[in-house]
Amino acid sequence: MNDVATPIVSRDPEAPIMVRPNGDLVLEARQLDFFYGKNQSLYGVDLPIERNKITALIGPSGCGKSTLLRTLNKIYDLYPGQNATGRILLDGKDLLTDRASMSRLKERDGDVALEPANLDTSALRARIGMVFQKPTPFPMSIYDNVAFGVRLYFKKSKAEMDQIVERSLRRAALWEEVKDKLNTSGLGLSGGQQQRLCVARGIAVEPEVLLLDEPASALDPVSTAKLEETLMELREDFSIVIVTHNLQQAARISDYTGFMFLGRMIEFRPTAELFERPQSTRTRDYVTGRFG
Ligand SMILES: Nc1ncnc2c1ncn2[C@@H]1O[C@H](COP(=O)(O)OP(=O)(O)OP(=O)(O)O)[C@@H](O)[C@H]1O
Repeated sequence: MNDVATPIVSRDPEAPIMVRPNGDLVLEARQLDFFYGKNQSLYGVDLPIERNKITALIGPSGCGKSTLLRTLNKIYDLYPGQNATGRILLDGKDLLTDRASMSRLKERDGDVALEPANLDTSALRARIGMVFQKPTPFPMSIYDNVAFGVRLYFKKSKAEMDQIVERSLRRAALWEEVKDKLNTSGLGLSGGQQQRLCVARGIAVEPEVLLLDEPASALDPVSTAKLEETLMELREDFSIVIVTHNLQQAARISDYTGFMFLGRMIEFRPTAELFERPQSTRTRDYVTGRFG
């Protein structure tokens, strides 16, 4: 299985095996540590996210996939006692550090080019959207679900909003199914339709990155296939990070895959390489179903 040599960044056997994308990075975690109170859940995680690609995070239960995803748009900020250190760069600007700690980090790392992003929470959420495991439509009409975030962040006329709602529903491959009942409740849709509604709501504000945490785990195979097709089309306009337990799903739709274990990134590389020629024994055991 290991017959083809692939570039490996470090010769340290304990170091993660990272094959960095050649293209432009929209988002990047560097040496990320995460703490739930005193309990550390991520250890020095690096994660490069290439623009207009799908990046999958896989690994056994409890390895830190969801924690890493929640750290990328700082949703953990809502919960007291949760804290991240390291760097998260959005378009090269750091989301984590304030100006004081930036100068300390620059001194330590000599990484003088980095600037703080200085985004407030709502601006950040508009640029990095999130879709959760269970469909979470708001108790309001299909139209209002999609318009919700847009109304929060932008001023739009009724005609502009109509266009945004239609375009978002079309991109989420839901328009044909709901165009005649936009004013009925989003809660009346099937689970698969509700999840695509959440995708439409997420993309309506035109984020750069869309984070999805096991978005298909509550869906049947037909709805899952539709969602996967939708995500592959959305890649043209957005950069997507998806947490999944479903290895076939990661192999089918993603361009890059990161395998995590016990809070560490073990191996990150183009998806086909990771599945066909894993370099780490742990990755190999996981993708061949020997554990997890
Ligand atoms: N709210 C929390 N408070 C304390 N510890 C937590 C909390 N959420 C997660 N953890 C711990 O952090 C670690 C990583 O959990 P996380 O949910 O990120 O893993 P995961 O890989 O997404 O797992 P799964 O695939 O089962 O969803 C685990 O040890 C978990 O117990």
